[in-house]
Amino acid sequence: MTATLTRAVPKTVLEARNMTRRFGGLIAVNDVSFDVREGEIFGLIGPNGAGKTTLFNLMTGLTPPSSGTLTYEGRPVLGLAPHKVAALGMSRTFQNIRLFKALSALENVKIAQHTRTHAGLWRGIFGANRAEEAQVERRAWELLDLVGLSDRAGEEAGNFSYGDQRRLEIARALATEPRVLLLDEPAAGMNTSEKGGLTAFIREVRDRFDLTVMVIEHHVPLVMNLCDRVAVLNFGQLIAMGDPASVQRDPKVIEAYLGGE
Ligand SMILES: Nc1ncnc2c1ncn2[C@@H]1O[C@H](COP(=O)(O)OP(=O)(O)OP(=O)(O)O)[C@@H](O)[C@H]1O
Repeated sequence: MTATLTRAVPKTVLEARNMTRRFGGLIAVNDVSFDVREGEIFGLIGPNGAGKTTLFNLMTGLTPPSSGTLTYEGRPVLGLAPHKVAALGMSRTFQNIRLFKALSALENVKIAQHTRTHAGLWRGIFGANRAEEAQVERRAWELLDLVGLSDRAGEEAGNFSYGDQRRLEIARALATEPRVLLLDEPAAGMNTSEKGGLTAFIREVRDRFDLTVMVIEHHVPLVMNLCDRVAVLNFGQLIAMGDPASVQRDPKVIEAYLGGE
């Protein structure tokens, strides 16, 4: 008798294989391979200069790869222009916040909605028709509401605290209707109470928008609480990958961090 127990195996959405990026003699990302499963929160940690941001830059079209492949739901990603990566369904935030600081929070989110395609970007700059504009405005309010900033929609983004700027960045990233969200150090610059609320906030965003999330983060307690799996980079190489507790115990990881002190 064969008893079959079927358990839903989450689908792989991102498949990175042998991703490499050289800058002259320096190998910033060295032969990195990993899979990210649908719906998971996948952490990327490692000492300063380990190659984390370069990996995100490769994944989102900001830096061309030296070699390797990345597929998103089977479609090749590496080498595409950033707006094409966004149009595929992958959106990101930046370590150094990239908001239009002199524009209001609402305007920041409205502009982001137009960046899904080049044509959309031109419409964003030169104006869409009234019905489209009303739709864009409605959606921008919804997103601001979701990140808890709708009561400050008219304020200049540059006046916001770090925490609120990072929330606004996430609203902007969500404006392109991604399926994969890449967050580069979302807790950087946040105060303790802002950091405290971030885990629940990222989970809520993941659940509400049915997202897969990749997150680079230095704040170890946050990573350990938030992530389903964690990958560790050191000098461009992937030295460990697994659930947070086993990664934290891994001697190679301990040594990489202690060696970086
Ligand atoms: N455009 C570039 N030209 C030359 N070297 C670069 C470039 N971008 C990154 N690097 C180098 O690649 C290595 C990896 O940098 P990267 O910013 O990806 O690391 P990181 O893990 O994100 O670091 P941090 O945690 O400090 O942000 C570093 O040695 C960095 O100096």
